[in-house]
Amino acid sequence: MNPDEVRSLLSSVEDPDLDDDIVSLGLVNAIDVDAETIRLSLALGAPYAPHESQIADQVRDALADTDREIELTAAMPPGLHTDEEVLPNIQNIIAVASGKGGVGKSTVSVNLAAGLAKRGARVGLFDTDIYGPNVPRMVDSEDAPEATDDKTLIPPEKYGLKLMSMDFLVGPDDPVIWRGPMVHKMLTQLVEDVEWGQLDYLVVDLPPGTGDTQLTVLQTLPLTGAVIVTTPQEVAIDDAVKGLRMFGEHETPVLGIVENMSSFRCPDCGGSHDIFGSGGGEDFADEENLPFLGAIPLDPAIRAGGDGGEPIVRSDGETATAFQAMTERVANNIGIVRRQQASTHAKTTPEQ
Ligand SMILES: Nc1ncnc2c1ncn2[C@@H]1O[C@H](COP(=O)(O)OP(=O)(O)OP(=O)(O)O)[C@@H](O)[C@H]1O
Repeated sequence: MNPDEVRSLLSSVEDPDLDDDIVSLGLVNAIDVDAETIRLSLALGAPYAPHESQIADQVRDALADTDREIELTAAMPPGLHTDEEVLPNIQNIIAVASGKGGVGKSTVSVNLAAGLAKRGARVGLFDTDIYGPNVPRMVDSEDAPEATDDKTLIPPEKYGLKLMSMDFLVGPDDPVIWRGPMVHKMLTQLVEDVEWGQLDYLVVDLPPGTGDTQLTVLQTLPLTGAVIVTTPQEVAIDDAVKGLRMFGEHETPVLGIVENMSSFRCPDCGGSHDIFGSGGGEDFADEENLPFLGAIPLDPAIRAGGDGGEPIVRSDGETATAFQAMTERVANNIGIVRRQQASTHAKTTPEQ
């Protein structure tokens, strides 16, 4: 058995999203074969994404008859990123944004982060909302970050998430009246001086709207993609369009649209009521040709969970399932972005 034979077997493995097999796409970085083992490096970039696990399973199936141990590693091809990259130990940075305040952006950020951690990923959650940080409350974390001797910050952990929030630095009740340059300085410091360690995903909760902080984040962080949260009403959707344009201008891939507060399942009558209308988020996603990431019901347990500290995705039930499904779609879409990048890189870089 030689690497070419392995390559030929792998060409039966179709990528579930990119419409070709993994060999033609250039997603096989390296093959090493000896008497007992086949070691493969695949260009997979979204740890714990269902579609990437599926690719790994198909690879094992394709090589099952070789009678060798299969060792898989996932890595983006060297050369895809530069050495001086910001936050090199963080594989994927996801911004969660909304055009309008109060639509549930922080709720989605917290449950997305907790949902990814529940799947097994190493996750950080970064609340950049200077004017109304609420992530610490939502995960019930009162621990402040620890400062080390060389003045870096160790983020506190809760539910397996590493947390960072402006709240930790300014105190929850301090009024914050900062101007743009100050916001920029603070954010840069928070990015550079925090010891995140190795992370699969960093979820960044942006403040609502399209102002200074959002721009700074877009300019400072190498975002993998953005999730846009809206409620079904037209006003919220009009504002979401502005958010969308902002990411477009910075060439940040939009991973999709989440419709929050979609319908209300009445605990008394058992009926479903569309308080803010319904389907607006999905229609919007269709019109903009973007993935729809799911509808999250209006559920009093979300508020109770949010205010009491435990993200609802960690429990069971319809709403938790909706958040889990959303998390899986986000992870799958990150996988598409990363594999697409790797494939383009492989096809445009001559073999060494
Ligand atoms: N689907 C939902 N069902 C019930 N309550 C919800 C839902 N989504 C969010 N909430 C509640 O609505 C309030 C606002 O949500 P959240 O803080 O997540 O919004 P936001 O868009 O981040 O707000 P801000 O503009 O302040 O950043 C919170 O009390 C939250 O618990």
